Amino acid sequence: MEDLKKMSLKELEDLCGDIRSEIIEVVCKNGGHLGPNLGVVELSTALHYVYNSPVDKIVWDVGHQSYVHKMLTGRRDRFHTIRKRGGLGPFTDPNESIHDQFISGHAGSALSVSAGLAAANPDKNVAVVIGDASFANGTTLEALNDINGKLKNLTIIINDNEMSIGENVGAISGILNKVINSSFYLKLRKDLRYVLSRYNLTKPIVKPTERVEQSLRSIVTPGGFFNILGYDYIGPIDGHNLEKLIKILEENSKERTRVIHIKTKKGMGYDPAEADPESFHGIGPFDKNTGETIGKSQIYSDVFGAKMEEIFAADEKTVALSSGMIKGTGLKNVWKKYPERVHDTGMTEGHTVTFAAALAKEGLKPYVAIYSTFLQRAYSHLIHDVAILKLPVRFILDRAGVVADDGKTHQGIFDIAYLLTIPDIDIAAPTSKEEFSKILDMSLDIKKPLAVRIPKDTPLDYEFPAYEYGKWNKVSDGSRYMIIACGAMFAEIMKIKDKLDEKIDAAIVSAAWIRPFDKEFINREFPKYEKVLILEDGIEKSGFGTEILEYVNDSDIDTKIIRKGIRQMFLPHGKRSELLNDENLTGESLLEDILTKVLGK
Ligand SMILES: Cc1ncc(C[n+]2csc(CCOP(=O)(O)OP(=O)(O)O)c2C)c(N)n1
Ligand SMILES: CC(=O)[C@@H](O)[C@H](O)COP(=O)(O)O
Ligand SMILES: [Mg+2]
Repeated sequence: MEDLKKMSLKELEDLCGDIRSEIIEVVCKNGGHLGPNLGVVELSTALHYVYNSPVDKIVWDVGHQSYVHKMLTGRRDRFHTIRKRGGLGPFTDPNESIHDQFISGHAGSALSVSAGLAAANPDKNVAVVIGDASFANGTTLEALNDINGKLKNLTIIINDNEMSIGENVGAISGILNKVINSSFYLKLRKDLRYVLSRYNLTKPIVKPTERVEQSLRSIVTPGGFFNILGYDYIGPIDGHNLEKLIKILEENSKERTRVIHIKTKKGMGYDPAEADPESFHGIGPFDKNTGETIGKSQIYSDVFGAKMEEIFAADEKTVALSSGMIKGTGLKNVWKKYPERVHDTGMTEGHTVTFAAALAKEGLKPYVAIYSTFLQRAYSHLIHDVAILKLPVRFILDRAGVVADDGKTHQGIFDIAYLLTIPDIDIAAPTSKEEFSKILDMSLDIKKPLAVRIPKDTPLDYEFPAYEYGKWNKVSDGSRYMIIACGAMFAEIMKIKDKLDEKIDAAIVSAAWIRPFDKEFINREFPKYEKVLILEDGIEKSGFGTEILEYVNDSDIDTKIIRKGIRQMFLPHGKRSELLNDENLTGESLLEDILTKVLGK
């Protein structure tokens, strides 16, 4: 581990240069959050120079910008393994290092975490780094309100690069950017004093004048905003000036919680990332010389985006909502074309869901494009504001099932289970590109909530003879066994179908509908088979298979139901194929496991 305290400023600056090159070198091979990390090289170095981690505690919101922190805390030699299976994780995790104070991945939790750490350790310093977009998250704002400047050992650093993944949105980012240069502010103040003195009012109304000045500050500066909330505010500071950062961090008034507002550049030091920070926020492997990504293919989100363009053109009541994930969910072109009908609410999942519910109540047709993992943040809103009133909100649950690279916090494996517990929400998991498109057509005129879960994967091209709401499709016959493949599992079963046919006499069924599931099909077909295996890419416990098992158990059908999904655990990071393989859900491992489960071998 580097002993930063022994280094001169020049040596520290050289270290920053080396770290930058190393990050680019590794991320161009592994993929990762390049832009956010290049932006915090100096900040991370200054923090580790000033603070004595892990005694002092450094906390990162989202944690996608913690690569430099990892390199400076004994993990530099393993940095080349980042995001690889068994390698360093994508975000912070106390199981990976004692320097990682908490789990991270979802925005907004870091300030609450830091409040807890600071309150529990009044004699220790706590520093938390929060991005300008994450700062507007509801949980951050709740913590800001609660802390109220009272935690003297807490320093809040706002890393303001004026970007979320894409353009930052909303009033808080507006306040952060309302940084007046002092000459503008001083002139306003001089003018005010001049007007008052002209009318000989300065003396009798000194207090009111001060108040007017204060209000003026609060209107035009982020400093005023934080002062009113009870915090000391310092900034804005050039976040790439190492010397200055160290100096500011070393000063510690200990009067109130400090907010240090720093300005950084996403992608700093790598031209393609500086030029296109949105693409380089989180990127797959790319050519270091040109910045061009390698091996990109169409995914379900692209199909969604293209279909929404059609749907928006055909029906002017359709609207779309995204919590800061316009590009990732495929909505970029629709947003450009129909800016007034696509709402980017920032990272505000709870608000987004309730906002959509009200739009639906008023007769609009909302599509909430949201990652499966982030909908967890809005679970109560889903029940309270959408399901109870049965409002026809369409949820496009992207990154459903097994998610590559982002690890435990980003897996979309709980949604079937958590949605099935809520009454009145229908759930679809298209098994092919064509079927997804047809389900989106059907979604236009629904009368109740519908969640459509799609993986981050290339969709299978497969046409079924018919598409009906709530109906499954049998694609091949068998006599003893039947395999029901839900959503993304249909593509996996089709990849091994020939080998499977050589070993086992099983009918194959594509099941895109989880709720309503195809009762008519079950009643008609299941009694013909000895065993039916239900395949899904969500947790096995309380999932689709369990739902079918319960139905069959409560009926007169004697067929044995076998469930096969993901173990109830937090899946780590790795490639999608590696993780599916670990769960025996792809290729040879799937084949072997089916044979074992069905034939009992
Ligand atoms: C609750 C939640 N919603 C959405 C995301 C997806 N997401 C990850 S980083 C990010 C943007 C973060 O912007 P900012 O906080 O300004 O940090 P920066 O990347 O600019 O450093 C988003 C939308 C998330 N991680 N958590
Ligand atoms: C940190 C975070 O939550 C996002 O940046 C996420 O990693 C994006 O995932 P995709 O790259 O799949 O859009
Ligand atoms: Mg930002």
